[in-house]
Formats: sequence, structure tokens, C-alpha cells
Amino acid sequence: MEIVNVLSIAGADPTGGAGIQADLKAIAANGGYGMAAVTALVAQNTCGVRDVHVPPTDFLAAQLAAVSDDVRIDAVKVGMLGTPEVITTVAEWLERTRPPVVVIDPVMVAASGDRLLGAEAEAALQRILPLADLITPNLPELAVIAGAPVAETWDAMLEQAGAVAAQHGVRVLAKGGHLAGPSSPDALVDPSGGVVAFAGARIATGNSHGTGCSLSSAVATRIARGADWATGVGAARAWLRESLQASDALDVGQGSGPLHHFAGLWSRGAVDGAGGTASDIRAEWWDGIAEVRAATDALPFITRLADGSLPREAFLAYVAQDSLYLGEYARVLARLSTLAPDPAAQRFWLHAAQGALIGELELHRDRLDGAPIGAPSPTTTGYTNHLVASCSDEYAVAAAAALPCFWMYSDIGTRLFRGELGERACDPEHPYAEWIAAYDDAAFAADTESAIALVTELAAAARPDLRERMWGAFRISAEWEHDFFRQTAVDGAGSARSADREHLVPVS
Ligand SMILES: Nc1ncnc2c1ncn2[C@@H]1O[C@H](COP(=O)(O)OP(=O)(O)OP(=O)(O)O)[C@@H](O)[C@H]1O
Ligand SMILES: Cc1ncc(CO)c(N)n1
Repeated sequence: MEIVNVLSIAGADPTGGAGIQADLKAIAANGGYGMAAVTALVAQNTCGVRDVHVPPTDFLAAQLAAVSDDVRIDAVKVGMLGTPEVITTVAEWLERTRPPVVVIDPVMVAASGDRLLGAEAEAALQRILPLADLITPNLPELAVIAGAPVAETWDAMLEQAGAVAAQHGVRVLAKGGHLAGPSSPDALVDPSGGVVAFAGARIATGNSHGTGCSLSSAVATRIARGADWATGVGAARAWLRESLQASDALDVGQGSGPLHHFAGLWSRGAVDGAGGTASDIRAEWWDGIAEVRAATDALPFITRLADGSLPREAFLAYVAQDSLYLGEYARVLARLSTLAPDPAAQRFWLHAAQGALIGELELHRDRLDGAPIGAPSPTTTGYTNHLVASCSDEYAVAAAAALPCFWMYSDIGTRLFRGELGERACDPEHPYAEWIAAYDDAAFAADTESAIALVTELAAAARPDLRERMWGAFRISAEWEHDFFRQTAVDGAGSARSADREHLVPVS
């Protein structure tokens, strides 16, 4: 879909919460390209308005012409107008250019209570309202336009909105933010009397600066993007409520603070670079388990496997647990295959499951000579339980949990084989030479690369909360990898738990 160009014609707020600054943020947050022509410079902050400067209207006309002479305008939002001359200038430009969507927020008073429209301009306002497709008055503004007292009830609000809609031939979104009570309902009333009500509990916040500006810009953008009026208002309100709800996350000013216009987008991960690319995540996660990797390298099981002094019984006890582990790991990989969203990933996990089973059979048959293996140790059980539990979370989390088994094993295997963990490991006479060589396998290295690419790409595309759960599952599996090596008793050293030791009676 083409990106819509939305022009705000409004006053400025140097603190960024209202006026054109809020409009530009609201337009962007709702999917449009924002533009702004300034009607008035307002020296204001979250506490109040200090001064207003209205530049000569010739200059406003020049700004408007500069935009419309060059840019396709898909919607216009009109905010603070300030003086009768400004109203006339904008009205003449609207009559000449006839933008496809015009939303007028008849700004009269700031949230702080300060006037933003001279009393003499209220009459001139009546001239511009019929040029709108929608006007978005709050209750006091609706009353001024209707020439009636401020509505205090929902029914009175609907009646006034209906009268104004009929009189000016425009849709009216009457905003109930100023109604007393626990809800903040709005009503969309059309000139023929149709009403769409939007209910919503009042959000407990003092941050209402710029809500009206932001809502009208959001509606203009949604309509320009093709929504019908009720849907567009509904979408804009949902966005406004989400942004209002998150406003406490900002620390802007001492008074009535602004909305967090991008709260929803940021939480859904739309900020570039927040999560990083797959290769950033690869580096970050690998660094993130640096300590547990270093601790694993230093385990007696590893150092004595490298130098060949690992007792045979300890090696066989380890192999028995590894065989039990691989059987369960294969089930988890097969489950990942059923969870995978595309055939390539489905195929990869199935292939990996088969690889784990072949490994299990070979270990059992060739290293243990088919001797009975016994029961899984507490550590083996803990690790496989973690993997199985991860399968109850989203697919991406389960995939992240399965990754350290590939990654840490391949890393240790490669370094053992090259002698990086002890020179003897390269010696063909090394008692475990054949076993060490198996982990330097090129096919296993290629599968490890595929698993890393698959998981880090999922993480790069994930929402921040999902990415965090993926990292958590990955990190815990890395800890279990360490514990898995640590559980093997080596001359009494290196065994973490006595409960594990009982299960690690050497096989035969
Ligand atoms: N506390 C709140 N909780 C939920 N929604 C709110 C709250 N306050 C305002 N709104 C909503 O915000 C929008 C703007 O309403 P409001 O009546 O405050 O307009 P306004 O007075 O023109 O705003 P401004 O503060 O910019 O002058 C409406 O959709 C209204 O329902
Ligand atoms: C410029 C400007 N427009 C509108 C409002 C109303 O919130 C404001 N405070 N400032």
C-alpha cells in the first residue's frame, strides 16, 4: 500500500506533547508520512501556556502553498487556529485545494486550561467547520460550537453532537474525556443522526497533554489509509489508549505529561537495532555464555579427557548418560519438527533428530558394547526436562533451548580435536581418540551452523519479550551442558551432586 501523506496545520508545542509535534508522532505511529504547517508558536510546557506568537498569515499561506504545490496530500488535520485571520487563511486554502480527508480539532483551550483561540475567533470558526469531514470537539468545545451549556451527561453530549453535525453537515466525534465517571466514552455522530459509541474505561493517569491533538491526527491517518470512519476512529482510539496507558514510562515535565506515542510500536520491536540482526544475536548469546563455557573447559572431566588420564569407568559412565540424553533429545528435536512453521525448518529438525538417534545407537552399541545403561541421573533428567518444558512455550523458545547442545558440543569437540584443550588429544594413540574425532565431524559442524542460523534468525525477528524468553531458554541449556559434563565423577573430583554419583556407577 502506498504510504499516505498527512498534513497537520496547527500550533507548536516545544515540549513535544501537543500541537504539530504530537501530530507528527501520531501520524507516524499510525502509519503515515507526517507534514506540518505552523499556525502559531506557543511558548508552553506541560504546566501551561506562557505566550503565543501568531506569525503573519501571509507566511502561513506561503507554507501551505509550498506543501500543496509539491506534495500529494492524502489527509489534513487542522488544530490550533488562534485568530480569525488564521481561520480565514486556512479555510481559503482548504476551499482551493480540497484535500480528500479533512479532520478539524477545534482547539480552544489547552489541557492546562489556557485559551488557545481568541474569543473573537469563535464566530469565525463556524465558517471553517463545514469544510471538514470530521470535527473532534471535547465537551467544552462542543458547547461553544453548539452555543449551549457544557453537556454533563452522555445523553446531553449525544444531543449536542447531533445538533452540531446536522447544522454544519459534518461528522462529529464528541469526546467524553471531560465527562465525570469511571469511563471515557466517545461518540461518532453523522449529520443524518447515525451514532457509533466507543466505550472504554478511564485510564488512571494525569498525562492528558495532547490527547486531542494526537487522536485527531491518528484518525486522519487511518482514514487516509482506507479505513471507514467507525473503523478508523476505533483503531485510532485503541492506539491512543495504549499510548495513554504507557505514558508513565516517559519523564517529561512536572505538569500534565504527554502520551507515549510509540509505546506499542517499541514494545512490538519496531525500533531499528533494538534486537539486532541474527549475527549480532549470535555474538551476543555466545558472549553471554562465555563464563559457563570457560567453566566447562576447566572441568576435570574435560581436562582429563583431553590429556587422556580420564578413568575408563568415568568415561563409560558419562557415555551411558549421554546415550540416555540423546534418546530424549531426539524426541525434542522431532517435536521441534512438528512445531516448525516451514518445510525447511521441519526437515532440518527431523534430520537432527535422526542424527541424535544414530549417535545414541552408536554410543550404546560401540562404546558400551550393549551393556545395560541404567537410569538417567538427576542432571540428565533435569536437562531433558528443561528441553521438554521449553516445548510448551513458543516454537522459537524450544528451538533456542535445543541450540547449546549443538553449539557447545561442536565447539568443545573441535577444540579437543585440534589439541586446544590439551596437546595429547591430537595423538592417534590417545585412549579416546576415536570418540574425540567423532565430534570434529564436518557434518555435525554444518548442522550446528544451520541450527545457529535458524535460531538467531528467529530471535532477530522476535518481539522483545519472546527474544528474552529465547535467550533465557538458551542460557539455561548452556548451564545444563556444563552440569552434564560436571556430573561425571573423576577420582572423586568434579562431581557436583552425590545423587548423580549414585547413578554414575561405571557400566560393567
Ligand atoms: N483518562 C483517560 N482514559 C482514557 N481515555 C481518555 C482519557 N482522557 C482522555 N481520553 C480520551 O482521549 C481522547 C481525547 O479526549 P479529551 O476529551 O481529553 O480531548 P481534548 O480535551 O481535546 O484533549 P487535549 O488534552 O489534547 O486538550 C478521547 O478519545 C478521550 O476519550
Ligand atoms: C499548539 C497546541 N495545540 C493544541 C493544544 C491542546 O492540547 C496545545 N496545548 N498546544
